[in-house]
Amino acid sequence: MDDGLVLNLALDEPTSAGRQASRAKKGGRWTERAAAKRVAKRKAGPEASATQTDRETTERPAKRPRTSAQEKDSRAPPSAKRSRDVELAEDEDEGRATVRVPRIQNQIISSLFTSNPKVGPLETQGRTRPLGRPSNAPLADSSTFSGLGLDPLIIAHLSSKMNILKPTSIQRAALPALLDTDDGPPRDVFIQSQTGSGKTLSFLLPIIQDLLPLSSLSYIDRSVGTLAIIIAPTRELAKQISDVLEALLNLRLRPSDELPDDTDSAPRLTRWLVSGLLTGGSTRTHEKARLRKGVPILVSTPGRLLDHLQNTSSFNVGKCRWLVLDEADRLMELGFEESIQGILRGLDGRRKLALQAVQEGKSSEVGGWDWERQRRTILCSATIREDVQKLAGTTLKDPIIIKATEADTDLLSPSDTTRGGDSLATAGRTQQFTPPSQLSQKYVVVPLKLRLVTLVALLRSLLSSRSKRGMKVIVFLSCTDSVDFHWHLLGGTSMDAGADAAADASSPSGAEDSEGDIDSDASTAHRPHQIQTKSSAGNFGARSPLLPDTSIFRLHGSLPLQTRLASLRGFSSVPSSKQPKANSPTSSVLLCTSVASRGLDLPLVRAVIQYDLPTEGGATEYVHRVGRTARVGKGGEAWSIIEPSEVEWVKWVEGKMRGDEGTATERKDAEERSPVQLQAVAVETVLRNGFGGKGSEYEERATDVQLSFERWVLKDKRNADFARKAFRSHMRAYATHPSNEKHIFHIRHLHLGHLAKAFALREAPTAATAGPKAPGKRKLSKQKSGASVTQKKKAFGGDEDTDVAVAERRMEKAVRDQGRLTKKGGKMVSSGVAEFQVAGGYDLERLAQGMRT
Ligand SMILES: Nc1ncnc2c1ncn2[C@@H]1O[C@H](COP(=O)(O)OP(=O)(O)OP(=O)(O)O)[C@@H](O)[C@H]1O
Repeated sequence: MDDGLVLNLALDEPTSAGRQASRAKKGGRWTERAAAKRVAKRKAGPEASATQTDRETTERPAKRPRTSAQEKDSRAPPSAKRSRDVELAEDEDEGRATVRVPRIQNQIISSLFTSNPKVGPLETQGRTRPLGRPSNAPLADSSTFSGLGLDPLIIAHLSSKMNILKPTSIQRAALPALLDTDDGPPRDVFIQSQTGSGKTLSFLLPIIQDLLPLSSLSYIDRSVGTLAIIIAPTRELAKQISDVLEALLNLRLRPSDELPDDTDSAPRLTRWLVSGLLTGGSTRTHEKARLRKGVPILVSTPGRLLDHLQNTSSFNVGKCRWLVLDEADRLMELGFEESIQGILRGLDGRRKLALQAVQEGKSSEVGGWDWERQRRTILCSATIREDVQKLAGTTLKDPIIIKATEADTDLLSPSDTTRGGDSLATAGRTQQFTPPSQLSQKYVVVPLKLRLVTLVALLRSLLSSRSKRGMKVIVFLSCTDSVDFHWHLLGGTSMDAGADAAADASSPSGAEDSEGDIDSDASTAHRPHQIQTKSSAGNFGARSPLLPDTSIFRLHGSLPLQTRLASLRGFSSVPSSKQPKANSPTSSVLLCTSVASRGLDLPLVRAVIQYDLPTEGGATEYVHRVGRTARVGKGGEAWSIIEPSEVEWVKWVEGKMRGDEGTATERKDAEERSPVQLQAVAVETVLRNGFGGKGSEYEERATDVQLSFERWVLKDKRNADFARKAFRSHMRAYATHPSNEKHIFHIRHLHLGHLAKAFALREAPTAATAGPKAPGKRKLSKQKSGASVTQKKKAFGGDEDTDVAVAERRMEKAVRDQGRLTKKGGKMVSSGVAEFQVAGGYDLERLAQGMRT
């Protein structure tokens, strides 16, 4: 099937000087040719030299002998063909994407496939284990929600409105413990389970079941105040929990068999059970007004909740019965420990005051409230790390520990839970945090220069698979600047010189967005392949001719909340209908930072690509990220792109996931017990699948795609700024890998020139450009950064839960610490420079540090 895209790529018209330079010397050694070019350039003057630099690659010349086809191309007369057609098509037989590129003539051949470090033999061949049965799926045995004690009304609602019929293993383990109120006073609970196993319902269902009977109290209405609070670390997560809660609260008064035909007219059982969301997305005044009216179930981020506890006198929270801390390990990572302690103090203080007022008869509260009943706290976490144990120690009293990982599922009976304070530490020592067993985990070792084209190839092959309709892929990148750059790059590269020119004319620098808001001005509508506005993608999606029928979205913490939510909505809602209109996207890609790694439940994500491995959180973060796919028993693929110097990471992450930190025998045992394995795929295979063609034709096609990216960077200063900023921020992020990962990830191992290619740059931004700026520029940048802080504050509603700001602070500290750690006697200590590295490690270190602005 043809994509229907024929793209004209025109090469820059060589100047006469350039032609002289290229004609000056043909054949022979590259050093002789380069010397001849230099002479010709000097003769032609500075203007020609600048033009020529644009077209030259900054790579070291190829050591590999040229192919005959390349020789022929480079010998072609300059007047021959200056443009070529590139067809993006799909190979119908094989169901994979193909880029058809006719012979490229008169082109300076990029050295994309030369001077790359050797990639060793692929270890996985022949020892790939079959995937396990789904470990987070609804149970196939005789377990039922009814058997777990759930109210028939809720069960009916789950099956008829939410298509949830059977419990998952964590729900089977958690519901009896949380629904059971006969067995003494309610106990606090610690829940740990795999990604995508349905943890949210395991705490929401008991809360609703507990509050439902209050509906029969004659005086009950929302002015009763807040009875349950759920705290989530990010706004997206809070919004998601709030959405599930809303869906559950649509319960009706009577069971469905008693309802009249017109069910919509039946009164809602939960009319008074209003839910509310506090994330700093709206003004404080607005939030205060809602709180004054009463919000029985509240979902919030920590900072905003603390703020209202401290400053909103009408926040009626004295009767709060439930407190849930979701994603506790993330809450700790983002530095919310103090806020949570403040929240606990606030809740206790308000409860005391409310009770005192009732006792002194000063309150207008109606009597009959069970003040004896203590607040119950639930803490959900993926891991039982030390910091989580610490949080549990200060927030939970004698908790019940409920685990339902794959291994535990077989071992635990439905009510098999652990009791006692000590057991949390024991559980922490023995816990494993593994991805769902049905997830297919793969990795590709990719030389730095090939990263960008490999990403495109991988996306193309995933999106072109037979079942591509509704295909959703998440790509994780190291930092916000890299997300922005790749999003603009994919959305902006037209591979059509004519279109580029038109876009140039209509797109003055900065015409688009500064903080992620898409320019929906009609003047941009004619720009082919440029950012599509709300009309086509229905939201904030970009389109690229390289990824046909696909909308590309981005998500990171520096985008305004509305943009972030719109991106998530857009990504999730493609395709918008079962019969999408011609030209409307059928697949979607989300480029994001780790902000999307935790808890987000985006429907039907088929694959997760970790283009950059996590710089924080190690194996745990890896598992969270891959957990965005293969949810509730569905299949999924996880791809990790690793650099040749990072190969050791594979064994490292496999070991961490198995929890085999001990002796060789213990490790072997752990491997037998829990076989976690990443399967290697050769980069050539990915490129061939993505770009198609016979033999090594994919190399030419990949080169062509790379050139179009580089051309996009060159054509506009703003584009070049995006690329350079992304390069620098990526380096800065890379430098923040913790010291126990430095043997794998160290900026000294990176070849700057090769890394530049991965950002479509022909040369690495120099340390000088990253250093002190000219006075005028400095002022500008100061103003900018001031504005960005204000913007951030505004975007986050003054809330302190700016995970980005926190992460940035930590990142800077880590870079500083790293500088200290690696210095010995005033000199940086080499950590083993790879054989392919040209630049010295010290320069890289300085560059990374110099880039801290
Ligand atoms: N019993 C069930 N049967 C079918 N689907 C379910 C069931 N329970 C939950 N789900 C669905 O599974 C998806 C994942 O649930 P949820 O987000 O609660 O998982 P999670 O364990 O919190 O994942 P993570 O650790 O990634 O946050 C949701 O779309 C939810 O509606």
